[in-house]
Amino acid sequence: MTQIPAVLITGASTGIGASYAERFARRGHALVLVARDATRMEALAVRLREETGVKIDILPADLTQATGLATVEARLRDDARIGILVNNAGAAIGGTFLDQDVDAMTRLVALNATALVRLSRAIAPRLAAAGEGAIINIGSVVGVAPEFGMTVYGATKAFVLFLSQGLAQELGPKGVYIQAVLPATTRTEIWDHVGADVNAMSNVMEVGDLVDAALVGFDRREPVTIPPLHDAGQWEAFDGARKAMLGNIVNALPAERYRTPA
Ligand SMILES: NC(=O)C1=CN([C@@H]2O[C@H](COP(=O)(O)OP(=O)(O)OC[C@H]3O[C@@H](n4cnc5c(N)ncnc54)[C@H](OP(=O)(O)O)[C@@H]3O)[C@@H](O)[C@H]2O)C=CC1
Ligand SMILES: CC(=O)[C@H](N)C(=O)O
Repeated sequence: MTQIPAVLITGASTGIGASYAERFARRGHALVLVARDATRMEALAVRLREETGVKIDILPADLTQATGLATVEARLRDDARIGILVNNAGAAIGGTFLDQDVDAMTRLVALNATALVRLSRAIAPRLAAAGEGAIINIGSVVGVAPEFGMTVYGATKAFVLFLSQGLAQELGPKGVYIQAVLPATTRTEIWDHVGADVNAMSNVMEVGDLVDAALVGFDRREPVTIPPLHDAGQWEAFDGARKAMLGNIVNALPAERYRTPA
């Protein structure tokens, strides 16, 4: 791996991914940008090459399609310069579980969950063998908040958190850093796609602030970074309660409350 590793960013044509591209380019990292819209990525690449001088490749791919996934997987497997993967591409769908089209739900799971597994699996063996590198997975606070009423989207984001925590257990000891980033409402086009007006919402974070904060967590090697959560102790208490349960969660006999009278 080169001293300053190249970064492959999915969903890099706009929003959070484009902001990661800008920040990593300014840090001197070469980039591989992945999304469907090649024209937008090329415009971003032209600007960032000019401003930073880094090498930037465009890899157009639809991550819900087998061919698109295969292209990006091959690049992650074969390009030894790439030492950081940012699994950012994602989408949301509006409406309730009863309103949503099941094929749209399936595509959402493919993009927000399956693609992360496949891309992580493509790069992980190389990073583990090198004993270095990082995977950044963009989840959402919705993944710990079923009450927010975005059931399938939130389930994919709960998956992202678990995948990140599991990968950290497995790959951390081999020198690979895994970060889950959980944004809340951030000003990007994702809201246009779900038919919501982000300008009518409160507590909206600007995309540059979100990515700058996420990179503070990255530099600290935090396993889970939640930029909008001001009281870090709340996450520690939440995660601590889960960990405290682990020693009690596997037993041969059902709990007393489930026993039927003899
Ligand atoms: N904005 C917010 O409020 C929040 C966002 N997030 C998460 O952040 C991540 C980025 O979202 P955000 O920047 O807001 O969204 P945007 O809609 O602004 O950007 C999404 C990016 O993903 C790409 N993308 C979408 N579908 C595909 C596909 N099938 N294949 C490849 N690339 C695709 C888009 O590019 P193209 O159309 O060119 O393919 C685009 O670059 C997502 O995972 C989202 O869930 C989490 C919490 C809050
Ligand atoms: C569309 C959303 O709900 C947003 N991406 C979020 O995760 O908060």
